[in-house]
Amino acid sequence: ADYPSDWWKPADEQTAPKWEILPQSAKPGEVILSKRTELGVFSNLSKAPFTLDGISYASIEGLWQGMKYPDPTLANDERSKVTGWPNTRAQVYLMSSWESKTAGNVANQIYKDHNLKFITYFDRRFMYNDGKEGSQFHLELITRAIRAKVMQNPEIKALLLKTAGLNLKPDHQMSEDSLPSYKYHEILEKIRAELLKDKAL
Ligand SMILES: Nc1c(N[C@@H]2O[C@H](COP(=O)(O)O)[C@@H](O)[C@H]2O)[nH]c(=O)[nH]c1=O
Repeated sequence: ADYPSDWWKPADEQTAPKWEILPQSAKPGEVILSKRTELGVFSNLSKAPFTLDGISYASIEGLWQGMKYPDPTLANDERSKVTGWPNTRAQVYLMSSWESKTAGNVANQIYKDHNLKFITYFDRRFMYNDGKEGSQFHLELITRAIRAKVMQNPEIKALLLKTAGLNLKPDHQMSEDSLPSYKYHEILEKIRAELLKDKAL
């Protein structure tokens, strides 16, 4: 296949942050979903509006991190008793990029300080890092969200299909035993396979 060479365009290693995996690190048959190239749109952080279950989000990260914030529609949300939230849940839904990541980091600290464990999606309370049913629910939800992002943004869908034949890799350090919901590159490969199967029919 004929892929744009820009997807592998070398970036300066000296000035790159240490968490980053640069485009030139791809092995044969791989491409890095680098925020330095057009493939950065596949990052959870990228601004790519979508609607899921009737709610609009600016990015996957807006949903991911928003689930940590108190939900005013829930009757007994223990998080509502805690002060110090820098934003409302609705505001985080509409964030993207480092703004949403930062909102999540602040929430992580509040969870730690107040020994909070559960996040929520509508009336479902779960621990997304439990490695059990909470993580499974989270994976299914994030997969549905990434699918909605792809299907509702035709240019993103077209770009995903253009990567057919390449293994997708994250642009930040991630351990092999990360929970599957963190492996957005694998979720995207699965969605790409679904799209290619539909096209072949
Ligand atoms: N650390 C990092 C990203 N981490 C993102 O943060 C989310 C998980 O946050 P948490 O719930 O706090 O573990 C998830 O969407 C993951 O992809 N993303 C990036 O592009 N670049 C990074 O360097």
